[in-house]
Amino acid sequence: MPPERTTHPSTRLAHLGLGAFHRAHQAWYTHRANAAAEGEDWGIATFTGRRPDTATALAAQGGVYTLLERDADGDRATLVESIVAAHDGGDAVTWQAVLAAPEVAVLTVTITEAGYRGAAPARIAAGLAARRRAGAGPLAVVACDNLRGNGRLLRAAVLEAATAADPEGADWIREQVSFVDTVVDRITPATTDADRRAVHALTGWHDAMPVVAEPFSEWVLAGRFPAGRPGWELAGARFVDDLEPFEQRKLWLLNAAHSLLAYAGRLRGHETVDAAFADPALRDRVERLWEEQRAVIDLPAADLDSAASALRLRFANPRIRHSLEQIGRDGTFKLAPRVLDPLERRRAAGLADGAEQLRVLADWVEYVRRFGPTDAPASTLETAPPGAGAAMAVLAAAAGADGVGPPRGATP
Ligand SMILES: NC(=O)c1ccc[n+]([C@@H]2O[C@H](COP(=O)([O-])OP(=O)(O)OC[C@H]3O[C@@H](n4cnc5c(N)ncnc54)[C@H](O)[C@@H]3O)[C@@H](O)[C@H]2O)c1
Ligand SMILES: O=P(O)(O)OC[C@@H](O)[C@@H](O)[C@H](O)[C@H](O)CO
Repeated sequence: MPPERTTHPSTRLAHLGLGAFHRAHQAWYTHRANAAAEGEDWGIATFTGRRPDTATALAAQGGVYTLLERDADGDRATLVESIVAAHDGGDAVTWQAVLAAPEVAVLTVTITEAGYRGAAPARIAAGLAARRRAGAGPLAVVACDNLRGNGRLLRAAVLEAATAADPEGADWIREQVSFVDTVVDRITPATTDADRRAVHALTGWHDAMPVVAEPFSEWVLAGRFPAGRPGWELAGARFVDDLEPFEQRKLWLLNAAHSLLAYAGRLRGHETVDAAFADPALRDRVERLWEEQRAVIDLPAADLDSAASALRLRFANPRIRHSLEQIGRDGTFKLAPRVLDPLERRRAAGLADGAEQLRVLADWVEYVRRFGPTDAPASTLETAPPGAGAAMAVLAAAAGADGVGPPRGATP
């Protein structure tokens, strides 16, 4: 039996993309914000992005689950109570009913980088059309995927889908819906059976849906919340006017290094981030990549030094078994914001292309040739010549190919 809930928040948030990260991040911030302030009462109706299984399993235990914060020395378990309903994202009737409820003020989204080009934007547009028909008022949509200008990218994709369905509906979205850009950070690997056993040993509960994450967490947000929001700042979130330096720091240091470790690491036989980062040759390469990338990040050197120091410890955490295979998926949608963007910024600043930047792109080509593509545009790399050139061609062709705009920073 799941533990008894101590709180029963009402449904005032919706989420699309019920995965590990949503449970380790947005749901945890909401849980802590509710706990930190008297009268805070924000519950989440969460929807899966593609398959129903996660929703079925979470609903079977009343939405509660264990977050295991795992550092190098041990585990700390928290029962997270902010999710009040979990639904199959394919259930269009419930999806539209939740978004049409006036009490629902915010929709958060984690649909992966590739998801911005799939069916999810049309699903969001359909939910917003239901809200408009119900006269339920404005809403904030908060994009939480690893993309620069994620809110602006999502807005463009949703508006494109809405315009195709009903131009008046698109006008309503322009007037009533705010798309919030965010930087999200918390290393959250896919949960394993060993993690479930660890949760049982620690709590005595057979939790089918625990999630394991590092203790570190960051959420920086820029945008309006026209219908209100939880007091996420009470849980450590920051609200800023200019997100760009935070995006650069996160994507160009952490995520770019992750991609390097994923492609070069698996090619050298490693399976997890900590193992790849313990390989001296790869660690040197990460340090050199950071030097190339940080040269074009708009933050003081001291901030970048402390971010890099923290990353060295975070990547080395031997108890977070973060799969390189998971990180290496969908390179077409990840490498532009992580590596091509800063490479272009170096060019704009009159600097030479970084040797490590080019090498990560070349590694991706080699990786696809060895392990096969995980996204459609990358399939051309299977027969491409070695080197960064073919990678750059794939990234350039994918940029804007679907009218949504480049997969990295977009214009408003
Ligand atoms: N895991 C992390 O460490 C982490 C950290 C920061 C940000 N993120 C962001 O969160 C995203 C999800 O990560 P996760 O760990 O929760 O993964 P996950 O595999 O546990 O869950 C992914 C969720 O996204 C949905 N989804 C997948 N592809 C989709 C698509 N094409 N369209 C719509 N929905 C889709 C899935 O159905 C699922 O609900 C990442 O892609 C990334 O952008 C993850
Ligand atoms: O989640 P993805 O697939 O965008 O990328 C894999 C990792 O690089 C990423 O999840 C990081 O762990 C995360 O961004 C840390 O905050």
